[in-house]
Amino acid sequence: MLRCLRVLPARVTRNFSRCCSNYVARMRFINKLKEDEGACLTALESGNIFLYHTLAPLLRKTQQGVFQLPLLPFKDLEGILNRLGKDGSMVKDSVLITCTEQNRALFCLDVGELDQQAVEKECGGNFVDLRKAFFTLRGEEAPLVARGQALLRWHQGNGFCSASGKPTTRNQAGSQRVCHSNGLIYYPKMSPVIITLVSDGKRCLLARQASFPRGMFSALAGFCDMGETLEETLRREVAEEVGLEVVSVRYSGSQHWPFPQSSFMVACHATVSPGNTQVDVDHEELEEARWFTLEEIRAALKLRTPPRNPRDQPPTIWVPPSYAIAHKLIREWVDDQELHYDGE
Ligand SMILES: NC(=O)c1ccc[n+]([C@@H]2O[C@H](COP(=O)([O-])OP(=O)(O)OC[C@H]3O[C@@H](n4cnc5c(N)ncnc54)[C@H](O)[C@@H]3O)[C@@H](O)[C@H]2O)c1
Ligand SMILES: [Mg+2]
Repeated sequence: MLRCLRVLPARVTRNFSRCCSNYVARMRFINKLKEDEGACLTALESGNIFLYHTLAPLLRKTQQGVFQLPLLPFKDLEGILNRLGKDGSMVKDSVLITCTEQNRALFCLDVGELDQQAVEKECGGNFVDLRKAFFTLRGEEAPLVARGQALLRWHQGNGFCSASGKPTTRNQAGSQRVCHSNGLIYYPKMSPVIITLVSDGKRCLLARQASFPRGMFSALAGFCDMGETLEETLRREVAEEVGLEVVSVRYSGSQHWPFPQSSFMVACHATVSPGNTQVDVDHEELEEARWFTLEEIRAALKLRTPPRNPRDQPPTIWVPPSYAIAHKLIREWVDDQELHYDGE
């Protein structure tokens, strides 16, 4: 992540201040925490922890009405757990997320075995659905909350070795699990997905699945098959879903997408030749796919929130919000078109 993390209240520990004064040192420090159990425990004891309850993150609303991710120091969380009748050492089950620019390690913990309302009262916040948290939090906190949930979900689903059936054990950082009966090591997984905005030079192609909210159209997306390159996935998905053959591909960016499970979204622009634009939709996958003009896309981008789409009227077209990489692709396409027309 190139963008800086928000400045968090810092009690910079003396040990870390010298070695983590810049990005390279910080990344090496995080890597050390994944490998050194003692160092990770020390970092946890001077670090901050954010909470989930059965994978729903805890948010707190400030007096200004802004939602934040409350960060609890190790000792405070230990005290809260003790007051709720739990062994405070449960804090040690926290999973490493990152290290802030103030050299403070950041962890997360799922307290799903505790009474939800009692924790909310103690912490002065509410556990909310991840989707709501992702929409509500400010930019830099949203990826953190998604990453935390993805890691906790992975641990919850990988407690047993799929080869031996025996329990697996996690390391202190929570960056891997091991089956001691056969030595197999498991690492957290994301499924690679290609997402592509297809253009014919003047128009772009958007599609919707039947499960999308009414009126919402997005770029084409699809999971990579085993052994495929990203380019092969892109060509195949476009052919399968809309019956078109792509002639060029340009990389745009990537994003971890936590819904419904961890996907690694790789976003690309693609073109088809102007003579090959007849869409043939696979209705098993998509409800609709069609070409949109620059004016139509500009109008869709102007809608900041999903429009009210009464059932008895044709829906207003809208596109995914700014935190979705589909939005970035669509905005880039508009910028490219405007540049192109300005130059003509
Ligand atoms: N962030 C964004 O802007 C954005 C936009 C669009 C889609 N997405 C995400 O992209 C993902 C893929 O899109 P899609 O649904 O069109 O994919 P898709 O076209 O590959 O169709 C989904 C189907 O693929 C199969 N599949 C193959 N490998 C799979 C795997 N590893 N996990 C789950 N299913 C697998 C399943 O049968 C599933 O029903 C979705 O999870 C969606 O949430 C994100
Ligand atoms: Mg798809």
